[in-house]
Amino acid sequence: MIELESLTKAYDENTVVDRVSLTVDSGTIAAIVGTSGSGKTTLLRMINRLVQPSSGRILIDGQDTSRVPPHELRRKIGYAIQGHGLFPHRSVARNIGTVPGLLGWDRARIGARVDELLEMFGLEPSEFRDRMPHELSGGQQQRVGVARALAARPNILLMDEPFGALDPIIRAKAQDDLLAIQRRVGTTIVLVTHDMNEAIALGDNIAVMDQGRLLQYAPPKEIIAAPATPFVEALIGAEDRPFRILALRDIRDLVEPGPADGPAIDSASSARAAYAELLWSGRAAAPVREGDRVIGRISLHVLEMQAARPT
Ligand SMILES: Nc1ncnc2c1ncn2[C@@H]1O[C@H](COP(=O)(O)OP(=O)(O)OP(=O)(O)O)[C@@H](O)[C@H]1O
Repeated sequence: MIELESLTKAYDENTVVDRVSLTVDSGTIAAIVGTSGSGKTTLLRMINRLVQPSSGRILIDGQDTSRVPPHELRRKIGYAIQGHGLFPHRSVARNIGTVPGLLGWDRARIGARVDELLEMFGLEPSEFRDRMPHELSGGQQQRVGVARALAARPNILLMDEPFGALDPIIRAKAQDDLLAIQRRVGTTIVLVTHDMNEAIALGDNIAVMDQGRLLQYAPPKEIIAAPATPFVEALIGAEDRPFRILALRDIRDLVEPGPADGPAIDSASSARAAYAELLWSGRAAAPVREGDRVIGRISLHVLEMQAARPT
């Protein structure tokens, strides 16, 4: 668990993070969103003390981090940034093995961990282990960057616009991979993004920042349904609210019995994707499949009920 207590950072007269308090429960993802210059990166970097707080406290599992030497803190906390930050003259394996090496793991253990992570991220170890960063695509570099941050099995992972440089398709895949790995391993993640869609897709809770202040900290559904201020509402985009709500859930538990015509939709599809498909194909309902089996149908009517303001 990470607890920020009235965390503040000022540069001379300029307060860039202003008395921010929030708690990130173990095994959850907090997404920090806000406009440029709102203090997101500064807030994140105070957690691993790349930036020294001016006042306030950070507790990790109840321990005040100001009592832990910064280098020790940084080995315990994974950190992944936009543009991946890989060491250009080190192979993929050496990049990923950096922190385990600093922690004194033996070579065999590091090698096994590198291969395990490469596999987890869909990069065949025999093919990618010895490549240099410039021999990878942008998306592959990004995955290696996140793999490196996870190498020493940190309980906490800080991510600063980790997928910012990726195209939309690779980005969606990277988000899915991260979520799957996070759910499996149970890492606590604090992620900075300026993309509300990304925050909604990944965050168990979303922290909205403006001019150094925390305006709202709540689950995506609550942020969408009850934005705390006009700024939060503007950031969400009021006209997109129904679609954002639909994007939050898959259709599996919205399936009704009965037949429908046309190609089937996968039960793991988001309600938003199913709604788009029905509108696009001009159907009032479509069959839903799980694997090869049709399990029922999804209707426009049911989806429209879901898109309404939560009560
Ligand atoms: N070392 C520094 N010295 C002085 N001012 C700084 C320093 N680092 C950041 N700032 C200022 O603090 C403010 C917040 O910066 P920060 O990088 O935290 O914002 P951000 O929300 O992450 O922005 P972006 O989305 O553009 O990355 C900015 O106005 C920035 O100019």
